[in-house]
Amino acid sequence: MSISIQGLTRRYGAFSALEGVSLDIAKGEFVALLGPSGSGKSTLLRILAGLDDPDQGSVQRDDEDLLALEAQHRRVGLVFQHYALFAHMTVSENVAFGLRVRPRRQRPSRREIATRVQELLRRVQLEDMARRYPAQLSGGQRQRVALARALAVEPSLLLLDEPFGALDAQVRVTLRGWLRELQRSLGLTTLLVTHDQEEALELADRVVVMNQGRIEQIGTPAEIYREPATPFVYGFIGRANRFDGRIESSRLWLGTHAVPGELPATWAPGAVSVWLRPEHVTLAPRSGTGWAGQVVRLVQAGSAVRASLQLQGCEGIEVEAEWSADDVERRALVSGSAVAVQLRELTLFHAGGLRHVFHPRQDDGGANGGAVDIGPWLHRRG
Ligand SMILES: Nc1ncnc2c1ncn2[C@@H]1O[C@H](COP(=O)(O)OP(=O)(O)OP(=O)(O)O)[C@@H](O)[C@H]1O
Repeated sequence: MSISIQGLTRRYGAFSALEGVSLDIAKGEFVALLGPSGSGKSTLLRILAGLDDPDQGSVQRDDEDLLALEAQHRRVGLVFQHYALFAHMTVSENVAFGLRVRPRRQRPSRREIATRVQELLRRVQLEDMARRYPAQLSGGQRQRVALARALAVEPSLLLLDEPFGALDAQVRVTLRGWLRELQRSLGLTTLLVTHDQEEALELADRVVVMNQGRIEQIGTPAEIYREPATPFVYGFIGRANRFDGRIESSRLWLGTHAVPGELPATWAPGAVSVWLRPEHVTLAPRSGTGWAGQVVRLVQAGSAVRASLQLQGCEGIEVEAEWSADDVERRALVSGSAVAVQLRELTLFHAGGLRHVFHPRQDDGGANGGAVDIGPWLHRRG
């Protein structure tokens, strides 16, 4: 079933926990809500589950007004970070709970419940643990029981609030793959709240980035990472460098350097915030090209190396780059080494929400193999 959320607002006094949130979720879609603490993610989930009411807005499930239904009639499966399993019930009793408490006329027979529970435990790969109590399970196993319990009532919407938040990193990664497969095979419309960007980008068909009760951007994981719509999204997702830049005399200035390239003709002179991913700061392939700088620090991060740099003319700012460990070794780079880098793609945000992806002009006839070399066109000011 598809879900259409329109203009949801939830206020506490003068404070808006949610402000005019609209979102359509297609049948079978997996959507992740991502945002900093306090951005309104759980508030949205709680309203959908019927645990809270909005001040304004509507939620349609297909043609049905979801908000008009009592929580127990919404057919919504809910899993929280802290597994609220019943400690005195076995795994199968926990999973059967939602079916056992149904009114007599809607309750399946004992046999049907037993079959359904068995099937669900098979799905979450816990058939062998049916008779155990929650205290006899690992954290990851408990979360799988919680999920089986949520699925028992055949929800038309699955709501997951940091379901793996309390688990260690390795278990999280394993459960992630498992959840994705389960969600796909059942075709469940799912909304996941998470702090963990990797989790959101890996699991979801679309990601909703929230900030201060509002939606900043909705997009596929690739869109959110590659085409952030706002400075907030750029800085929140992945690693990012930020400069205070200026547009002056139809040029982009970073510190005391002008960077050549096409600016939108309509952009007025003034301040721009300039954003740059570490992977877009590459080592210049030939000596005599690139933007001169100095390595401040190198940190090994798996097969990559994170380098902090200072660039000539931008001394007040440390720029973070990401290079392969092989490149760093081949060039014998250490803290203090002189380097030359190329910036490949800068995203500019101008007043009034204008955005422009800026590719510094390349002017070496392609000798750099397509790399952007801004060194020769950096103009000293004054
Ligand atoms: N009952 C309440 N009374 C007052 N303010 C509240 C209440 N419930 C939530 N809030 C506020 O609403 C805002 C949104 O809270 P919410 O729990 O939705 O955030 P969140 O994005 O889920 O955060 P987290 O990731 O930390 O769980 C927060 O600033 C929170 O303090």
